[in-house]
Amino acid sequence: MMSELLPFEEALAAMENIQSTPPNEEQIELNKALGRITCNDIIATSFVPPDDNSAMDGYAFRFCDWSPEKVFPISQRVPAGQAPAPLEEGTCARIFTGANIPKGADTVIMQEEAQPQEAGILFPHAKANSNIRPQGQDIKKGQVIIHKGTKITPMHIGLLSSLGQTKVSVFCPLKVGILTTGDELIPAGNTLAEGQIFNSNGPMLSALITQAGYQVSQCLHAKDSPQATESAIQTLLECSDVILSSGGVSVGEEDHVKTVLEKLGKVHLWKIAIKPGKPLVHATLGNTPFLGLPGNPSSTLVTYHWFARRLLARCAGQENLFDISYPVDAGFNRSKTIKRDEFLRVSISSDGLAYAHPQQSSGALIAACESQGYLHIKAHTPIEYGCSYAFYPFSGF
Ligand SMILES: Nc1nc2c(c(=O)[nH]1)N[C@H]1C(S)=C(S)[C@@H](COP(=O)(O)OP(=O)(O)OC[C@H]3O[C@@H](n4cnc5c(N)ncnc54)[C@H](O)[C@@H]3O)O[C@H]1N2
Ligand code: MOO
Repeated sequence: MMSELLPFEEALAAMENIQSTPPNEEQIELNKALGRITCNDIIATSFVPPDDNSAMDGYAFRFCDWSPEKVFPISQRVPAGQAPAPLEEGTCARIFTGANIPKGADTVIMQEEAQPQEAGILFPHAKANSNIRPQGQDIKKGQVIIHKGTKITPMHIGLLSSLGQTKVSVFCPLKVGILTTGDELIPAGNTLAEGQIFNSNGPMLSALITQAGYQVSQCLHAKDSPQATESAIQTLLECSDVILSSGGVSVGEEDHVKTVLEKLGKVHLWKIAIKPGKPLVHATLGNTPFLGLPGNPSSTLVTYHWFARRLLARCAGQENLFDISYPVDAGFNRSKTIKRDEFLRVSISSDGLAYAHPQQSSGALIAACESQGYLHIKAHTPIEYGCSYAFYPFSGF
């Protein structure tokens, strides 16, 4: 019955409120830190830039020496990387972008605005303090530059390098166990017998976990029996911080995951009001969180994106996991409404409107490959041409 389904927003909140002990901490080389998660606030130990420097190739002088008629003799040349001498009164320094400003100078004029004369340089126009990048313009000493729980991006690596850092303290990578279930499934590379299909969720989950910066502890497959399911889960419990499974969570006699979870631990939620992805199950086995994703490949993908991603981020020590979305107008109508929140795989066309992929079956993965993201249609909501709905680009996941 639909009334048994947990509303989407409630299921999301449940995932966000999960309490978990973060992994151990380690210090690693910065060049290995992409995608890792900081385990403390990082505080700048110096200023960037360390001193005032020139933003332009040009000339530096003291503004109080300047008038539109004044010709400044050049008293020194300051390329980037060299320490300048204090500026001699009434003179200018030839200076280049990134070079430190000589003590006493307070204004830089770019060379295109300078007029060379026999006795020096004339500056018809000047503005005090122009073209100087002050010490600490980018980073102030003592400032928190990266907060605890941040996933390290290439920009963070640049920022830490600008402070001269070569190491960073992070949480150890989360170890995620994967279980796929189903008698009909065989690994790619074999020949299919009648009734069989290839296991696509195992490799897809593995790739999603790797892409997120976590480690796959082990990827196991279990036949549709309570014994095989339990034994595989026990093996994964030995080596994993979190376990994700696919399939075997619906209501059929061949679906054993939920029953085994009830035996081994505590089931917190089962079945949510989303399409695709309804029979999601969340449990804790001892201290190990377990998320059972539905087996239809698009249901696996959608529930990974919305629920597993959150669970894994929390367990890995990451804070502030954002879903990037923006409103996009639908390029089609659908008067029929459903009782679940729906995640249509859509593309944004050159007219700026969102169009649903024609193949929205939860068994079909092609839609996700040929689309750009999800259009979130809330439960009981018709789709009207020109009305806006939240669009979540896949690139945001
Ligand atoms: N009587 C009902 N039947 C079903 C319901 C329901 O409410 N009542 N819900 C349907 C919905 S919605 C979904 S989603 C599926 C989910 O079922 P399970 O999670 O138990 O998944 P399975 O039955 O094991 O498999 C479903 C489907 O996906 C294929 N599959 C499974 N694992 C993989 C894999 N690793 N790689 C590729 N494909 C996989 C499997 O062959 C099935 O075709 O239940 C509906 N049924
Ligand atoms: O939830 Mo199922 O994923 O609708 O097919």
